[in-house]
Amino acid sequence: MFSAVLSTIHPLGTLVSFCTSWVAFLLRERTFPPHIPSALPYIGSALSYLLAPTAFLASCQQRYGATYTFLMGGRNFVVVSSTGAISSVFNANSRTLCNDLMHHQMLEVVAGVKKNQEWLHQIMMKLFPLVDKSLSRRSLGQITEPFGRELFSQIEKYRRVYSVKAIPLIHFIQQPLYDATNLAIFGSAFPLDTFTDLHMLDKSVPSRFGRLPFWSRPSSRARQRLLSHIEEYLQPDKIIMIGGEYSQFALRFMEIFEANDVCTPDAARLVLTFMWGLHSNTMSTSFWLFVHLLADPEALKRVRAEVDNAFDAEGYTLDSLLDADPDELDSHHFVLLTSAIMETMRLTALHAAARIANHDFDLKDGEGSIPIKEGQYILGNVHAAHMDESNYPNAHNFVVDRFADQPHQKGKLQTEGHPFYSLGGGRHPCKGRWLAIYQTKLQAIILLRLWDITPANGASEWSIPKVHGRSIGVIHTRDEVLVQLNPRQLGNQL
Ligand code: HEM
Repeated sequence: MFSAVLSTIHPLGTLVSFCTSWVAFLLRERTFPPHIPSALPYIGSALSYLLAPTAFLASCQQRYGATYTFLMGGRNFVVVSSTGAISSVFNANSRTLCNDLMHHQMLEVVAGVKKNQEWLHQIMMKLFPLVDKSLSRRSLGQITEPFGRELFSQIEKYRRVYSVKAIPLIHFIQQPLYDATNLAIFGSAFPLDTFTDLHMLDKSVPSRFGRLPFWSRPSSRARQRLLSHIEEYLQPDKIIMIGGEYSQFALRFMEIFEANDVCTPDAARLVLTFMWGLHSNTMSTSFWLFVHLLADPEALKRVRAEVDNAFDAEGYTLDSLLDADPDELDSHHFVLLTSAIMETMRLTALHAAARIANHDFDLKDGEGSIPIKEGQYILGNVHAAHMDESNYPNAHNFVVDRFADQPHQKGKLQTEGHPFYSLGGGRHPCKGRWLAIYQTKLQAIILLRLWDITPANGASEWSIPKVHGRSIGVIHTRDEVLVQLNPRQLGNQL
């Protein structure tokens, strides 16, 4: 009897399982990518996303896989997290996937542009070829000439306070970088003492992007002060009275403003937006590089040994480094340090700018494809790809030599061959990538050679600061990290 029942169940079971697979397949066809359900018709998942973007995307991925859609404020987002799909997003041309949204958001969030946004966006696009050309590997050396000396002199100012008090790491790392970069890019006419305001504005950017209520007054005031400093800087008559010079790069910017009849307040808003893009990610990378090195004494020891070796055995001197062209620092003598910088970028990048699809198409994803509909927004979840253990074993940890495994090739990013998206890619590589790597590297060399940095108040353990849940683009933190600075005893061996 039992075997008779079994013999009927078996073919029945096969049929049921066959039908179920077909239904699943057909449903998948209809619902791929799967949609994140939400009870709120227009708002959709906006609150969950805006309150904690990275955590929200991670939990969706866990439930629905690497590709899914969600609704946010009437916009339909398709999130892609595999390396194949993210590469396709960066490779797509702007007629298919347009990333104007990011530029508009930057103008609004950073510089407070509400009126004339489209027109200012067009002027911004006219500045891009100049940025592209001036910051290319070949031309960069002309721009960075004053950078090294200024960076060094800004860092040296901390000698006055080092033994007296604990110092916030963010300031020690970011302020010298900020001032030296401004001198190189904008010239000595650019106002000093603006770091605190830019830092304040930068800290508010995740909340501003999220458009959720927050105490915005201090950062709005900081933005206003920055804009009035920049407006003053953009008036050559005033600068002649105060003294100071414009860089060639700044003069070209100003020519573009003049040729397009951009009034000074609008020009200041464009400069502020550019300035934020110039500083924000680089300052963050530099800060997190030191956080990771200080939290990993073995890694710190190895990177410092490489830097010391460059001085003690390879004939580098402080003078030669401060005057070095970025190309000279692209050297096999700093392979481990460069790997540490790229590893920091891998860990800190969150996602690419959302792009809007201008027509229906299939986005290539490895061997398969993802159907995209006109009007959908595509979000490349770079963080997910960088945290995927099959791409990066031990992915959540800082592995100092992760990108030091291949022979050094001048002019190539050390991440070549790895699925690395922190600096964009394809048709959309970051225009400031060579500048960012050079700045971070030179600063790290100076600091590692000249200073010992330890946790303040004698703490022996170093803890990684908490990541701000609303970070976008790259990770932010709200934690102050206090450090004690001690000059290294090097005798005359500089
Ligand atoms: C560590 C520092 C930096 C990181 C991690 C970084 C990251 C990126 C990424 C991921 C993109 C592509 C965005 C996308 O298409 O979705 C990008 C584009 C860009 N970056 Fe950077 N960046 C850095 C430094 C800089 C610097 C110093 C500049 C100098 C001005 C700069 C200027 C630009 C510009 C102009 C674009 C192109 C925007 C566009 O085509 O729409 N970046 N960057």
